[in-house]
Amino acid sequence: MFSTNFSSLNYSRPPLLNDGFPLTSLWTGSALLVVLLACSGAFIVFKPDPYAHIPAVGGTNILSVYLTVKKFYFNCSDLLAAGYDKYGGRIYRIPDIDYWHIIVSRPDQTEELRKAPEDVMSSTSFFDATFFFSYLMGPTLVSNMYHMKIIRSQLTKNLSVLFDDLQDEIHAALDDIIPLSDDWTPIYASPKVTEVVARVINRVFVGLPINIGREPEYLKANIDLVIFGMSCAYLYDTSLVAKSLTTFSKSVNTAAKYLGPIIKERQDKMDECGHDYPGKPFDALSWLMEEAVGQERSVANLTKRVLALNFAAVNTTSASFTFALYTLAAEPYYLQPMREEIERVIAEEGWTKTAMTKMHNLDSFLKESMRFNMGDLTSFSRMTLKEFTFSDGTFIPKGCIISATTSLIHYDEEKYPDSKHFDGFRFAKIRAQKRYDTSNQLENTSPEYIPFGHGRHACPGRFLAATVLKAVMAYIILNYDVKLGDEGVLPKNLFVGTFCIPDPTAKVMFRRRRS
Ligand code: HEM
Repeated sequence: MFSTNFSSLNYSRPPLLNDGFPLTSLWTGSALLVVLLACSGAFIVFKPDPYAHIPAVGGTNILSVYLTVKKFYFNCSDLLAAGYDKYGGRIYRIPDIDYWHIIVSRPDQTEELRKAPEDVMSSTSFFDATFFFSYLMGPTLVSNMYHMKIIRSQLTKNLSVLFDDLQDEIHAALDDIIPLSDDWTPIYASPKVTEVVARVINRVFVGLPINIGREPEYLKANIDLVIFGMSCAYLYDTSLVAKSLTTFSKSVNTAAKYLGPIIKERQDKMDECGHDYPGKPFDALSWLMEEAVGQERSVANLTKRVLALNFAAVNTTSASFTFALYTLAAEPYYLQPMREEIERVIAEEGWTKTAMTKMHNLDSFLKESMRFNMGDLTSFSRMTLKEFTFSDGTFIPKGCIISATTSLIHYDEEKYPDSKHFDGFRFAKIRAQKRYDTSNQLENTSPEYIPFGHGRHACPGRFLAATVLKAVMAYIILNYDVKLGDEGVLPKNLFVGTFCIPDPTAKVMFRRRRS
C-alpha cells in the first residue's frame, strides 16, 4: 500500500530519452509558460469580474492571483484541495492563465452538471475553446461530429469481432518493443507503452495490410499533436498564436503522407464497386469513409478525423496504462492473484473479448489505478452557453469554464474508505459481494467515478480503452516479471495545470516470467 505522490514538475530531469520520444517541445513550452505566467495576473485582475459572488481560492488582488496561477500550473491538486477545505464543498473558482475556472467538487453538483441541457452547459464548446479544434482542424470537425457516432456504434459494437486483431497487434508490438529476455532489462516505460498503445489502437483505426501505427514518423506526428494540444490548452491565449505554430501543420502533413495513399486506394474501390467492395477492411477508417460526404471525403479532412481520434485515444489510454504499470511494478504481490485469474479465464474462454469481462481482479486493479492516478485533475468540463443556477443558489454566468474535480471526488472517504491508499482489488471485493454487478466495472461511470466523465458526454471510446488496457496488461502479466527500475522508487507523477503525466523518464524492469 502506498500514499498519493502528488508532486510538482521536476525540471532537473533529463529532457530527452535515449530511445524514447523527444519531450523537448514540452519543456520548451513549459519555459514559455513561466514567461506567460508573469502577465497572467494582470489579465484576470483587470477584467471586469462577473464571478465576484463565487469564492476565489488565493484571493483576487493582482499579487495573490499571480501566485495562485503559478500554483495552478505546478501544484494544482493542492489548490483544488485548499478550495474544497476552505469553502466546505461549495462551488469555488481558481485562476487559470487568463480566466477564472469554476470548480465543483461534490457528486451532487456533478449530477447537476450532467443534467444541464447541452445548450446551457456545452462539452463541445469547452473542447473547442481549449484545443482550438474548429480553428485548427476546420469548423466541420466540431459542427459535423460524425466520428462520434462511429465510436459509439460500429467501433464499440464490433469490439468482439475486432478483438483478434487487437490481440494479434498486442503480441507483435510487445515482441518488438519489449522483447522477452531472461535477464532483467530496464525499459523507459512511458514512451514504450505509448508506442504499444498507438500501434494497437491504430490497428483498429486503420487496420492492415500496412499498420501505420508501426511507422515511427506517423507515431511521432500523433505524439507531437498531443503535446501541441496541451500547449494550446495551457500556453497560448489566442488562436492566432496557435495557428502560427508549425508543429500542427507538420503533424497533419506527416499523417497525410501515410494515410493519403490508403484513403485514395479505398476511395477508388468504393467509387468502382460501391461501399461493400470485396476485401474491404473492417476498421474505423472504412466506417468514417462510409459516413463522410462532400468535402469530408478529402484526404486532408479524413486525415484530420483520424488524427482527432488518435488525439482522444492514444495519450489518454497510454497514460492510464503507464500509471497502472508503475503501480504493478511497485506492488508485485498483485501479480500472482491476477496471473491465476487470467490463466483460469483464458483456459475457459480463450483470448476473447468475453474473457476480458470475466477478469474481475484485473479490471479492479486498472479501475482503482484510474481512481487513484488521474490523468486529469478535472473532468466533466463544460462551457456555459447560457446562465445557470445550481440548486444551492450559486449563479454561473454565460461564457465560463466549469469542471468537476476528479481528485476530490475520487478521494471521498465516504465512497472510498481509506481513499488515499491504493487498494488494487477494491472494486473486485465489492463485485464479489453483489452477484451480477456491473456497476463496478472499469468502463462504468457514475457521479463518484469520473475518469471517463459521466452522462451524455461520457467518453465514447472507454469500451475500446478498457479492452486495450485489460488485454495488454493481461498479456504482460502472463509473459513477464516486472519490478521498478531506479532503485525501486515509485516514479512521481508530473503535473502541468490539471493534466497529470506519468514520469516519462522512469524505468520499469522486465524479464521473461519465471514462476
Ligand atoms: C483511458 C483512456 C481514456 C480516458 C481516460 C478518456 C477520458 C475522457 C474524458 C474525461 C472525456 C470527457 C467526458 C466528459 O466531458 O464528460 C472524454 C471524451 C471523449 N473521448 Fe475519451 N478517454 C479515453 C479513451 C478514449 C478513446 C480510446 C477514444 C476513441 C476511440 C476516446 C474518444 C473520446 C471522444 C470522441 C470524446 C468526446 C465525447 C463527447 O464530447 O461527447 N477516448 N474522454
